[in-house]
Amino acid sequence: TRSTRPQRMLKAVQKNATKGNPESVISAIDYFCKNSEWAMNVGDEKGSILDSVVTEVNPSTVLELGTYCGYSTVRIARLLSPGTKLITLEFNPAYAAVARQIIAYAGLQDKVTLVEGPSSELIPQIKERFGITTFDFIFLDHWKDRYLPDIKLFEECGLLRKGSVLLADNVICPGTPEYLEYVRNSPHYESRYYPAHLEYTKVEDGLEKSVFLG
Ligand SMILES: CNc1ncnc2c1ncn2[C@@H]1O[C@H](/C=C/CNC(=O)c2cc(-c3ccc(F)cc3)cc(O)c2O)[C@H](F)[C@H]1O
Ligand SMILES: [Mg+2]
Repeated sequence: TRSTRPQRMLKAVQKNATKGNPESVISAIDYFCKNSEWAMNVGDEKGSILDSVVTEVNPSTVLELGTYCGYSTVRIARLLSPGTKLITLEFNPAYAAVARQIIAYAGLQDKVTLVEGPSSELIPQIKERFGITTFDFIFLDHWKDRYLPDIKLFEECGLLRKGSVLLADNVICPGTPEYLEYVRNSPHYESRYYPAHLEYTKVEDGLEKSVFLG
């Protein structure tokens, strides 16, 4: 049967990147998406903004919602301090399988815990399963209509602390209107928009950074 786009992306990484070199994995995926097949990775432009926020926060505890093929997982994990691990949630087993291989190709498997399952089930389990009290940094890039319910779940589960940073992809395209309205109007968040473009296109998109105020 025909291969899937994530499988073709993995092949492009194995062909064009250098094993153990995260930068080359990132470049190989961006090259594939610009020259072969578009895919919904955060991409290089928004990825640079993600890099700068991760570097600024220098988090000890990190959560990503929506691994997909692991592109942003590699971008984040390559910047973490030694000994720091990130947890990434992905409920599609086929995507998770590709992501594991791309993360491993980058040599970052020891810095990543990929958990297969839906965020709504996993978020309430995180404290006891991973011994995490709160997250310093959370990257949201899963189904857009789940951003709002999931940050409410973070609040209910006590997973945020004063200063926790949430960074959300696609707040313009495809768009997350309810989420934006909430974080921009809630007294519990300080929010800022980083304008950019939809990955590999000229369409407007951007990232919203929201700091939890307690
Ligand atoms: C709901 N809970 C979940 N738990 C665990 N894994 C999940 C959950 N929900 C989804 N996943 C997992 O997270 C991923 C979902 C990513 C969704 N991303 C997008 O749709 C998305 C779409 C565009 C886009 C823009 C313009 C256009 F013309 C076409 C597409 C651009 C983007 O950057 C995106 O991120 C994965 F697929 C799914 O299994
Ligand atoms: Mg996205």
